[in-house]
Amino acid sequence: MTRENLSSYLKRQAVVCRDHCEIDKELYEKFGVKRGLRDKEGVGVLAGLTNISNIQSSKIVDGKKVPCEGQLFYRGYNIYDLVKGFLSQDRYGFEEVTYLLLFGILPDQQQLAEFREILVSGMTLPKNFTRDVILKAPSSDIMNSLTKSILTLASYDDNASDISMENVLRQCLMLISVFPMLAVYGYHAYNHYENDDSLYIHRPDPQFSMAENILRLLRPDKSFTQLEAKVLDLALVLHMEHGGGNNSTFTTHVVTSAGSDTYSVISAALSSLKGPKHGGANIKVVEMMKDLRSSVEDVTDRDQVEEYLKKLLHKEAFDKKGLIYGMGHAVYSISDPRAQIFKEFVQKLAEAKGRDEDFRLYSMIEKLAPEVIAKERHIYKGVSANVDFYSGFVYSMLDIPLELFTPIFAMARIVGWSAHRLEELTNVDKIIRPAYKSIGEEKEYIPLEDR
Ligand SMILES: CC(=O)SCCNC(=O)CCNC(=O)[C@H](O)C(C)(C)COP(=O)(O)OP(=O)(O)OC[C@H]1O[C@@H](n2cnc3c(N)ncnc32)[C@H](O)[C@@H]1OP(=O)(O)O
Ligand SMILES: O=C([O-])CC(=O)C(=O)O
Repeated sequence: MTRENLSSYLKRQAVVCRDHCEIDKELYEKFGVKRGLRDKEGVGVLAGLTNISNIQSSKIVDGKKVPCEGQLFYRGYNIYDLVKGFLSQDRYGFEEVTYLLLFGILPDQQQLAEFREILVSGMTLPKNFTRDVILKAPSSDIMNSLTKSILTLASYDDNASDISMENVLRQCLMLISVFPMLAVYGYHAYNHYENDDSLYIHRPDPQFSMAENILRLLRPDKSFTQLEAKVLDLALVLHMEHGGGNNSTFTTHVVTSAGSDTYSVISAALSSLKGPKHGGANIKVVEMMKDLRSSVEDVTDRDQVEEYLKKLLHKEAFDKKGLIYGMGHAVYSISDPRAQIFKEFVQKLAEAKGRDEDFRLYSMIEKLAPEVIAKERHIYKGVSANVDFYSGFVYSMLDIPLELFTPIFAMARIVGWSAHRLEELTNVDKIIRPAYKSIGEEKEYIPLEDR
């Protein structure tokens, strides 16, 4: 079949697909189906219990549920306190908070030192893995490259499908350690073979924290400043975990409940995270801001920026999907605490990097977008900037390439996925299987020659 014939076939058959896929929106209401597994107020259906984290976006006042500033707790500890704890003592937080999320308790000094050693000793790939897997068939989509590497790592594991606690913990710790290498080397391969840039593969340094090592692997001369590493470390901590219901963690629960191995579960979670409505939003935010700069004459003019935001909602600008990326959240309404914590550091970094003007534009949009969305959309609860709004801006200030923005999210969220996989395996020996009501009618079979 020629390319033209195939394309006209697809055009024709896509209409047939659509005609047989479409379901009357009113039927969802009629049969009480909670679209997106959410009720009319946007609240998710209860699908499980967890000890790992807690997200609060409302409180009860005089017996009534009212929206409040967002709060996030990891294993019972407020994210503000955790961040203050390691920052005030000038420590890196990734290793400590990973320990907390996986084991449920804050480590003492000895436990932390031992855990750091476990993580750094795991920062090694099987012999020739970089050459035989990562450097082969490079792609600009580093999330896909990461997924390919994870699935291939299964064939290097003699005990890949053993789902005992010890074995899954071993696999999770190993994956947490190697994620940065898989992603950064994947980027270097793409940058060399597709962009004709120099190829370099640096080894991690066992003396360094996870955040320092990510920058070391990435930079041609392995150098970075303390401020850069500290901001990246904070970003990792803020992205690590967000309850059982977010799309990629729920995917982790679903695939774990089928009895699958760790490599398959984490690959599935990665495939969810890359979506532009989830972790992939950090790339979209930066691309959207670039489009805004090229479309708006004076980006300091509130009215002109507002006009652009309206065009986004009317599907007349950028990717024409009707979304303002980095805004809104399935649970938070008034604020996402991660964006709030991040903002202070973003401002500091922007000053240090001479990007104050960009910071002012981000701040203007942070205020304007919720107003514009509230005017144009049917909103049950408030909309505010989410964690992805500032993260892409931060990564661009750290000279991290766009292709690595979502993979950096993944380097952090693998911790939450691991904790939830272990929790699902421990508690729920039941395959997740919700119901779909069939609205199709039964038909009598028609022999081929009579159709
Ligand atoms: C790490 C993370 O995953 S954070 C989220 C990252 N994603 C983004 O930044 C993408 C942009 N944001 C969005 O697409 C959404 O806000 C989501 C997917 C995050 C949450 O969506 P929902 O749970 O449907 O949000 P909510 O129930 O508050 O939405 C209510 C209405 O506001 C609209 N809305 C919410 N956020 C936005 C937005 N950023 N741009 C335009 N409209 C929006 C919704 O489309 C919905 O309108 P509708 O009822 O006409 O369909
Ligand atoms: O909770 C959600 O739905 C999305 C989110 O913010 C996250 O996964 O960090």
